[in-house]
Amino acid sequence: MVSDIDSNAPDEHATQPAVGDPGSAGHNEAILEARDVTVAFGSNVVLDRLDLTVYRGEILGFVGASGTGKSVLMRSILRLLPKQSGTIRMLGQDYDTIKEAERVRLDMKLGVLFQHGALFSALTVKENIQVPMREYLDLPQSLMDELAAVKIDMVGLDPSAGNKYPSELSGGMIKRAALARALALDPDLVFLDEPTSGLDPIGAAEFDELIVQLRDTLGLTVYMVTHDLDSLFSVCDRIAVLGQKKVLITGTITDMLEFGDPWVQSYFQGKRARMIDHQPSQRPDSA
Ligand SMILES: Nc1ncnc2c1ncn2[C@@H]1O[C@H](COP(=O)(O)OP(=O)(O)OP(=O)(O)O)[C@@H](O)[C@H]1O
Repeated sequence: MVSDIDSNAPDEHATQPAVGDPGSAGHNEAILEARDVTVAFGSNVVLDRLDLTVYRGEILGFVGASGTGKSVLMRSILRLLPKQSGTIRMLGQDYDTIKEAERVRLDMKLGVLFQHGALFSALTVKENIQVPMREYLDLPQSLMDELAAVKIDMVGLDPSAGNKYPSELSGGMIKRAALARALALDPDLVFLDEPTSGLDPIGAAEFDELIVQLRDTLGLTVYMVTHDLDSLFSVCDRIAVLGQKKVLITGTITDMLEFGDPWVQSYFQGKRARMIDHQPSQRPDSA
């Protein structure tokens, strides 16, 4: 049966932790809670009373067929698109009801990597990373330079990349630079929109490793929209599937493999998926 409820939500009616519940690994603080979220463009209802919970410290992979509304949901969560109804709480706060100063503080806890990097082409990598610092902080240039150098190192770029313009970078370097900018303000929660798209398999695997490493060292929570089966199988603690305008299921790869929905079955058990080792990652802190 298709469930439109986030099976891992900390539901007051639930008595048993669901399979794949990160709570069982200690990550039981909801960092993002979407409840009854509806988003429509005129008569085109894209998301209909959707529920989703993301827990602190997890890497959540978000999948769904093309056009189901993955980007719409991410943009609604980030307040780039209005929702018709429902609530979205992040770090325990509801953007719709908090005061402006708290809203700014909350914004600073979020980092975003858009699909194509979305770096400012007229700025160097270092200057791109400093954009959020300039927007939200009042720091001397020397300190911003030091911080940008730290972020560049953190994402595995050579220090020389700092003075390069986006047009001088490879696709993989652009993704890393964009990730460095997303990390500029030391966020708690980062949103990655198809971070490995356009990368060759080696570059994609390296980027996946970087995401896990950053989660492990910085305690980040990662919300990752992806079509990349390798990423889903190797780095995601849980996966959420969008379909029929709702989250159909959230859970581990094992949960996906056992779920009866035809699209989920063909996605996770199709020819391409079968070429990947079906064993979920065995990191000690994965859910
Ligand atoms: N600004 C907009 N105005 C009107 N309709 C929109 C707008 N943005 C998205 N849509 C519609 O919302 C639906 C979902 O689009 P969305 O881009 O979220 O899909 P997606 O799941 O991210 O797809 P993909 O995997 O192909 O990127 C589509 O029908 C799209 O046409």
